[in-house]
Amino acid sequence: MTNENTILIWGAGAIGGTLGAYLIRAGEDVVLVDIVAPHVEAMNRDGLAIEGPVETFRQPVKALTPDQVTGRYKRIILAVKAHHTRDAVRALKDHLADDGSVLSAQNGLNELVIAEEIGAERTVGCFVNFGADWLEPGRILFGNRAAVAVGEIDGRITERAKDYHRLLSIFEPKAVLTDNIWGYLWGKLGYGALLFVTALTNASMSENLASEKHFPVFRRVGQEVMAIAKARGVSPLGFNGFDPEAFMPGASEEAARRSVADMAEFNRHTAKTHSGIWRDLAVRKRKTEVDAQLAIIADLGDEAGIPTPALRKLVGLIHDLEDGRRELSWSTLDLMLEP
Ligand SMILES: NC(=O)C1=CN([C@@H]2O[C@H](COP(=O)(O)OP(=O)(O)OC[C@H]3O[C@@H](n4cnc5c(N)ncnc54)[C@H](OP(=O)(O)O)[C@@H]3O)[C@@H](O)[C@H]2O)C=CC1
Ligand SMILES: CC(C)(CO)C(=O)C(=O)O
Repeated sequence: MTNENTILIWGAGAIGGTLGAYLIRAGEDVVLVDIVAPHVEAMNRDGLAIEGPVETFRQPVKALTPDQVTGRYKRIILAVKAHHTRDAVRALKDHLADDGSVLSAQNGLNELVIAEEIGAERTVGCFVNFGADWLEPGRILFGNRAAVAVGEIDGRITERAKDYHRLLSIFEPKAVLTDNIWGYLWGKLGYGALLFVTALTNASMSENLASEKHFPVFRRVGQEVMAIAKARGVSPLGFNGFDPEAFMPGASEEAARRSVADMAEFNRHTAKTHSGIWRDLAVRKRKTEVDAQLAIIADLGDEAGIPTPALRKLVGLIHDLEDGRRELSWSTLDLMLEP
């Protein structure tokens, strides 16, 4: 039987947990699903603690591991890391109603993978830029508010997109319902590529972005991503300091300088000082989303005949860090200055 009202949030870490706590607090019927059993136990036992400068509260929640989920649902919000998307969608597929949909609250082009698995007609796009860190079972830091957008992947404004927008607006009152979700997703790919650069050192995102010496690296990486977006006919959108036009072919150095400085300024005011990428490398000691987020852009560049030497080099350096061949340091970032 289809469960019309309950929303599953599949992946209840930093992003899924924060969204879930807000929706449940507002009275929505939400079940959190996560593969980390101690996290699920802690949430059921003590509630989910949201901490940090935005708001601090402990929310009673219902949480399950994937094997405990029964029934079929109309709305599932997916919030696993990009490289776990396919496995997660395969696991949730049997619990998705025929006329249900999955909303991707992730970084990357996950909508393409989700659509492959469950059909484009059951896939809804979403973009999130707020900052959160999973601290330990049952505890999440909500570091800062930031842009959120939702939209159908074919650009139509549908009733279900309006419904997801209503839900996301509970969490972020400025959430946007868009007919250009790919514009936001490619904007975030550009923003995210710059964050991968900041993850090469132990300094904060804003310290890295403010490094005059490394400005040419940020500009080159941003330019490669935006050139590919343009070649694919996407109109990338800007947010929270990132200005896609500043990295487009022919844009002035001054424009890129302004955008990188604006990103540094935006990230100076968050309690989440480092990106999720850095956190995976330095704190969680695990693989990052580099292949699912960055290598995929470089592959799309190959398809479009656009060279991506800076992106390829960055992917290689992140792999080196993942595999312990290099250390997080300014000298690792200096390697990006070499041709
Ligand atoms: N954190 C942030 O500030 C932001 C993150 N994002 C994006 O949001 C997405 C989610 O990131 P984030 O919340 O930080 O990641 P987290 O690692 O904090 O949360 C993901 C959770 O999903 C769990 N998980 C993994 N595979 C499955 C599965 N098959 N079924 C159920 N649960 C699973 C993870 O377990 P395990 O840890 O064992 O893998 C983890 O508990 C990413 O694409 C990220 O780039 C976007 C904007 C900001
Ligand atoms: C830093 C942030 C929140 C974007 O602002 C992010 O997307 C990440 O941690 O990867």
